[in-house]
Amino acid sequence: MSATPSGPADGLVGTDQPVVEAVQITKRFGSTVALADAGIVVRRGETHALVGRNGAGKSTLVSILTGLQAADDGAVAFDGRPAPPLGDRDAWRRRVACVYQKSTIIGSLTVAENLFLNRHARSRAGLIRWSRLRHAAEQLLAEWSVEVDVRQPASTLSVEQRQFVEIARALSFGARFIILDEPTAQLDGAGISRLFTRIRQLREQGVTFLFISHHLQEIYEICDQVTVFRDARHILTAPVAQLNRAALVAAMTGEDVTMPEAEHRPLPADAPVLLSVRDLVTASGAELSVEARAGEVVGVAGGGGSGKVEVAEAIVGLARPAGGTVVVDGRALRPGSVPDALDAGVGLVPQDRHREGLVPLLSIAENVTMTVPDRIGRRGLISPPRRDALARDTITDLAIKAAGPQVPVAELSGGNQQKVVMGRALASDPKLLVLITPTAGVDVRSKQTLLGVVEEVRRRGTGVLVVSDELDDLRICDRVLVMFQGRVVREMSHGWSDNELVAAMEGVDLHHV
Ligand SMILES: Nc1ncnc2c1ncn2[C@@H]1O[C@H](COP(=O)(O)OP(=O)(O)OP(=O)(O)O)[C@@H](O)[C@H]1O
Repeated sequence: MSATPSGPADGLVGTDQPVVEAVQITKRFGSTVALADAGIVVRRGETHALVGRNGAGKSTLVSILTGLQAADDGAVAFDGRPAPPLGDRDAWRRRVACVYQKSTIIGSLTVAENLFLNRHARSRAGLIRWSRLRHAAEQLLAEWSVEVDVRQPASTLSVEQRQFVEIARALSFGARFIILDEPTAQLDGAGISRLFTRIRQLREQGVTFLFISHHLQEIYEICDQVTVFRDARHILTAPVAQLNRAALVAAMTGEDVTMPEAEHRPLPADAPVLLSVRDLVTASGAELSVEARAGEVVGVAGGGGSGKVEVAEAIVGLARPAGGTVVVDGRALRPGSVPDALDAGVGLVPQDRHREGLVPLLSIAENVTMTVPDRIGRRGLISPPRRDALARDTITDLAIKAAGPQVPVAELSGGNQQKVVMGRALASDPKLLVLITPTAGVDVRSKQTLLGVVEEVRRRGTGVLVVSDELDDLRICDRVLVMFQGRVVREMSHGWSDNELVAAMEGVDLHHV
């Protein structure tokens, strides 16, 4: 194949047919029905949202729309023509691409190599023509206004740049239909606006998007149509403008959902201090001092680059701090040691469940009980019935959608995996719970469950530290420390307004403007 970007698929542009039409799709995994007679129609030029609770079947639909899996039943057509055979990857790539949350870019290769992987221009002797490759990559990125040096290793790209490079790569195969799977999950506010500007530009240039997100306000901002899936079924498709937020949530959940909020609840004067962080300095120079008492929920908020995640990771031992002390219930923690933090009574929900959270091939039961061997057996011998009983409680308490405790975590939807991480954090009855972006990728109803659990453990006297930029997460806090560029710039007590908090996270002081 040549290294020059090819045009749209097989002369398909210009028809009135939907870009994609999936009809009566059914997909089963063993006894789980992931899609039941579900479908979607996406028209040319629209930005179409696909929403639904965790486990509703969105990712399964994406895998069928991109030819990664075959449906058990039903049909997919692109521009009115039946989808290509599964094995013809090139034909699929000319029609559709998905940009996933997890990168499909190879970090050790340059951007140019990633763009034209296996499509290198070669000399007659079969040698790769590096200068041509680079030139083609530069041309491609220039065509779509992506400003990235194609010679840099892909590992040095920011999340935002990586997404743009993946979009350009999809376009270079000829696809004009792109699925974005939770594209804003790892972006800060400014990154999200740049992504939306890019989506609008590409739309003008004839690109159609299917946009998957749990952030409903984004759907109102960037999408024209919305399709809702619930329990493996298609519930509705409607213009976004005709569906208000309450109706959308009701379609997703089948009920009305209100998020928990902290009431004003003064702590008893004798509530012991469970967390005391003094003059903590991270490797990158972010600083924090904070205390949390028994029954208190303290938030640490901040946008991208605020240092909130770094300080949280230094507190729990995921990163080694450059200075300062962390004391949990009177015991000084060994810097940089997660086992020591767990041993001192910390329950942890880390930011990246793929990297630090779960072992995907192990069962829910094994993952939930991983850090509490003493609760499920004696002298190193694990009692499987006890382990399963504990896991069953977790499945019930957190409303995890799974057939039972033996299901491997890899088979759960993203939001349900996050609940397993929370289950594991709670399994040890922690004195202090540290939650880092705990509801990322979690649907509204599951968010309500997860945040509701925090309220319960707080009542039992656990101290909680919530590190997040999500207003829903922060609303359950008694007070919120706001970080900006590595420093705490504000402390907001109960009753803060969304505007005030967002402004503080952006580094704007509303009182002084
Ligand atoms: N490989 C698999 N094996 C077994 N079950 C699976 C597999 N993939 C998905 N499922 C099940 O199919 C159902 C639909 O899952 P899917 O991942 O499509 O949901 P989703 O809407 O994308 O959820 P989320 O928002 O959490 O990512 C879930 O019950 C899930 O557990």
